[in-house]
Amino acid sequence: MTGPVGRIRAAGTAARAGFAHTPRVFAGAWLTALLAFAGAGGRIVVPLTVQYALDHALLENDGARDGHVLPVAVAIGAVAVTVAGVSSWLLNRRLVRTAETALAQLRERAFTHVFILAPGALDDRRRGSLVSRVTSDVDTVSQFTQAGGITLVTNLAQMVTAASVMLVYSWPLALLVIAVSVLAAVAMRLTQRVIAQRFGDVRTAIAALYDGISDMLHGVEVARSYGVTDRVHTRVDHLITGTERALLRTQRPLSVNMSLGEAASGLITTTVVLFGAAAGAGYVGWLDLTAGQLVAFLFLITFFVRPLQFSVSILGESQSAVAGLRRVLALLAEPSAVVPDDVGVPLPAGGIALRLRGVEFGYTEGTRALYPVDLTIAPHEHVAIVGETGSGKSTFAKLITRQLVPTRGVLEIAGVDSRRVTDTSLSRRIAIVPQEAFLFDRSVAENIALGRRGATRHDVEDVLDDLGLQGWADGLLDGLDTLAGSRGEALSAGERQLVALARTALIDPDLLVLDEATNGVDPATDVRVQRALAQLTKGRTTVTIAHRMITAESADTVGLFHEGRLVEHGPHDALVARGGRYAALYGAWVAMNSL
Ligand SMILES: Nc1ncnc2c1ncn2[C@@H]1O[C@H](COP(=O)(O)OP(=O)(O)OP(=O)(O)O)[C@@H](O)[C@H]1O
Repeated sequence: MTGPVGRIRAAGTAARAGFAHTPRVFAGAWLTALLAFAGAGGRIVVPLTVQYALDHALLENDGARDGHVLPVAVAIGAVAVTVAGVSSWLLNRRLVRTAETALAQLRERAFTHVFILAPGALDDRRRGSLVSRVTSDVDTVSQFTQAGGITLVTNLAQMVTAASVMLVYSWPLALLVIAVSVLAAVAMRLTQRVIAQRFGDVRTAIAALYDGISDMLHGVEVARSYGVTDRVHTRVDHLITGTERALLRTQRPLSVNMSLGEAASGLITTTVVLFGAAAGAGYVGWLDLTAGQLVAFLFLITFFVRPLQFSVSILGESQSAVAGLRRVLALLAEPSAVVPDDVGVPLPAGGIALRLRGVEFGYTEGTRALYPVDLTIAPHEHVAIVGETGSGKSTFAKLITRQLVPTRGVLEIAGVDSRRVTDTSLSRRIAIVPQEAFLFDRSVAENIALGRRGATRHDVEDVLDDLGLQGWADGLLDGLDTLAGSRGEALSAGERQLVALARTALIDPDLLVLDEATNGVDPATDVRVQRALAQLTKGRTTVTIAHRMITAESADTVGLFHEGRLVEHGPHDALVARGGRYAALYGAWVAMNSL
């Protein structure tokens, strides 16, 4: 869509889509319009009373002067000013409230929508830009409405009223004023094409800055430990300078825009005064205005031209708000990855079997992280998945927990196509224990209780008892009330794992996917972790991404991934006896441990 009309239409489309998400915005629209016209009408009565006073009192010769004219004009003017003031105040209050309620609603929807996006949409790279959509993008819309967007309503009402009265005074002069104003407005709109483009660049630069800062904050410790903070700084500095430059580039077209408005206003006023003077001297036959009417007309020009200029420049700034609004709407338009209960199929009760037939996966079009995998895992079987880094183990784990869906092939969970399993079923029957458990900044008890909706303190204690972890919990500084700190950083890595295991036990899943931690924990904690794991995996289908051969040794079967392919699968002993890739890996481990 090109040209000013196309752009206004695009802005209208964005606004309409925004309104669809914020239906409350139109509540009582009639009252808003009434207040807008009452305000505009009140203001426009003032020049009319001035004209009345000038023509019927001040400029009349003494004989024709009516003593009531002035007091009547002053009284009407006072009432009109009061009506205008009160209406404007009520209107502004109403508009600000409506706009802010609508924006809060939009922010809420955007935030809620984040929860139903596909897990892949929430990777670290995108987290920063999601934050910017829910925060700064909505803020730009809010700033726009606060800075004048809402006065568009008032301005429009005032322009319509002023133009109507001007047409009554002198339609040819009024048409001249309207024509020049419209030409100036069109010129201003043209400069706004540049403004819009540059505000688009600003939004992109700000989103990149958010991404960069979010990335940096995640990696601040790592950068510090490697002594490369200057490199991280340079990257963020570069993004900050980029944002500054993008913002400065909006200033020139904005100034041109304002100057155009000033020039047009001066031109119109001068032209009308010249015509008025010429008419007074008898040079312009078609113009018949009294002195009072000419003065009133000049007032009306201001009432028409100023709001027009203001509206056009506000429309220019609206580009930033429209860009922000579009980005929020784009987020809301992202498809939901949730399979609701009324559409999907729940997992049947009992142990969970997995069946993969020709399952492939690629993170991007044309690439493949996993080549066709055929594998069957029986209910209650414990499978250890091994392989070098980047061989596809995590991708496999994400597929069987439906964090990813196969690009090709069929993956059945308990006989149901993974794409059709309901989210409720997935969260109740399948649990994943990642290498690094995420803990919220709450107590240990609360973090564990997250495993099951409505879990009580008693349930938490029972689960810790089952896993043999009650003694450990009692030994914490404040027992179960110990605070985990931001992202669980007030606990050690081993303690975070124990909390994660207890949380998982509370879910009581039928399929357990464990990503074995690679960072070492002290021997005492390791014994606790292993004991809790043995208890946790009992009677459940378990898939462990094993980083320790001892885990593979004790599993029912082992699957070995190599460069995205499942190259070997079977019981540990059989694979060792076969003398293939797994046997070599195991042999190397045994040799290293016997040193
Ligand atoms: N989000 C992603 N986007 C693009 N490619 C990815 C993504 N995640 C993983 N990959 C690629 O897919 C391949 C398999 O990665 P995967 O994480 O499954 O390996 P892995 O065996 O689990 O490795 P590790 O043991 O190091 O965790 C790798 O080549 C990796 O670079």
